[in-house]
Amino acid sequence: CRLPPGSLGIPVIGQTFGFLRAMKANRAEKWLQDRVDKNGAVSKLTLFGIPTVIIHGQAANKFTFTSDTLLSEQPKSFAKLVGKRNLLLLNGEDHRRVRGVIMPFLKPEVLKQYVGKMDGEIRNHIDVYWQSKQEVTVMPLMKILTFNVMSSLLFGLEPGARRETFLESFQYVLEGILAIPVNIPFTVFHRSKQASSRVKSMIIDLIHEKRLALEKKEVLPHQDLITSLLSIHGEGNEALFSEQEIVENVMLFMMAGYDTSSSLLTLMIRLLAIDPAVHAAVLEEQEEITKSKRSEEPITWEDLTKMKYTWRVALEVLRITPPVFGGMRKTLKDIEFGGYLIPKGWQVLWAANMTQMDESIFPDPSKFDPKRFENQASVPPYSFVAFGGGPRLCPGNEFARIEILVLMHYLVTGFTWKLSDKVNNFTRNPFPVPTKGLPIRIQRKSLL
Ligand code: HEM
Repeated sequence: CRLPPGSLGIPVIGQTFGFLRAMKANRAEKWLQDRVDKNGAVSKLTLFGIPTVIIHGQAANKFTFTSDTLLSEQPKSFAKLVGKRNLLLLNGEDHRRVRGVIMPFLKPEVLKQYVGKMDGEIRNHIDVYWQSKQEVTVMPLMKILTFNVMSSLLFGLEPGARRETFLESFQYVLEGILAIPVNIPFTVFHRSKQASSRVKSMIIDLIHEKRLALEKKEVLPHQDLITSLLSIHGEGNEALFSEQEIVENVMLFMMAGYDTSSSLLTLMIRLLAIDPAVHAAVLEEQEEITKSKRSEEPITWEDLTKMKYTWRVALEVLRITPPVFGGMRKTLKDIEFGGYLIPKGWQVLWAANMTQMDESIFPDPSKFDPKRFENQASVPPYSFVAFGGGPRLCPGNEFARIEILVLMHYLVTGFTWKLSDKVNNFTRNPFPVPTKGLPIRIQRKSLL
């Protein structure tokens, strides 16, 4: 087998800056497409210091997500800030074991019980940040909301000063993920590393409190994710998760759910402001639900199952603008794909858009059309990959679905909104960030 076509560019640097510039200008899809047009479906380049092969399409996605010769590859700073014992950095049997323990908590049957709590957090958010306002900036609010919802439901971290301190430190940790991982004073990474130590010690405090509460039988074993992980024991009654593993996975879940969910929520609010037909259809569906309820009665799991159209809109937003642009894997040994050799130690880059905007799979791909998801079975496997696929398929997708649907219910039934700014673009950092964070003018419906 021969190496794929394309140039590796200048050693180490290669095409990294061109790619990052394209991301920032929201042209990364075009940047990749230009390479495909020039070099064909499988090609090589250098990204972030390592020779990389870009592949796309259904077969390529299946290969990326399911081959056990490909390992999860993250920026070096991630392991330095979080550690190496979390789901994202584990592979093979270790990955299966940890995922097998965490997943039951995030399954619909369990999440069902938390819809009421989600409803409470979301109503509270709207009361505090939307109710009496004429203008709000969506992106920062969606981050606050997502953080609060995850803190409360997943980690049992209730509102108060501690939660605020946690959020502040957590944001510094995130800044370090894409920074150069050199720990010298006054650098972004240094500040991030210090914040990471604070976050870790706050999580350890939480673990100790929850362990005590469990021993005193003050909480149920499924109260939240931390309590669940503490409650799980092996056959010899030994704890299956060490304290360090719990800390790292709490950090990972927070990181993995934070920018992704808040960016999807922001993009949905933006879409509903600019597409009146979709807005009308979402509103109709949500008003039906309001009609079936007494006022102040919280949203239930049953209500969520009726929000089919609203969820299709979310899927279509995810198809056209996936919050996770793509990701990297690293080869464990020499492997072959599409007739080409990918040597050991090289990276493989998958990019969601390249398949999700393929007209042979999604005809007229730039058209926003939620009908595409009416019959989910008609969407070919590994062609809609906004949540990834295979053994690493996003474990938080159901959680995200509940947050999105409950929030959309209260926003469309309670408010109307318009974009404040004519400029309506976004950049990628790597998550989509709308211009100025998407300021909108809002009006409370009962006051209309
Ligand atoms: C709209 C929201 C979300 C999107 C678009 C999204 C997208 C993704 C994608 C594409 C992957 C796969 C990455 C890869 O294979 O390289 C992934 C993995 C992951 N997601 Fe999500 N995610 C979302 C929300 C969440 C939430 C709310 C949580 C936590 C509750 C979460 C936790 C995770 C974790 C822990 C992984 C790693 C799984 C593993 O390696 O086994 N995500 N997500």
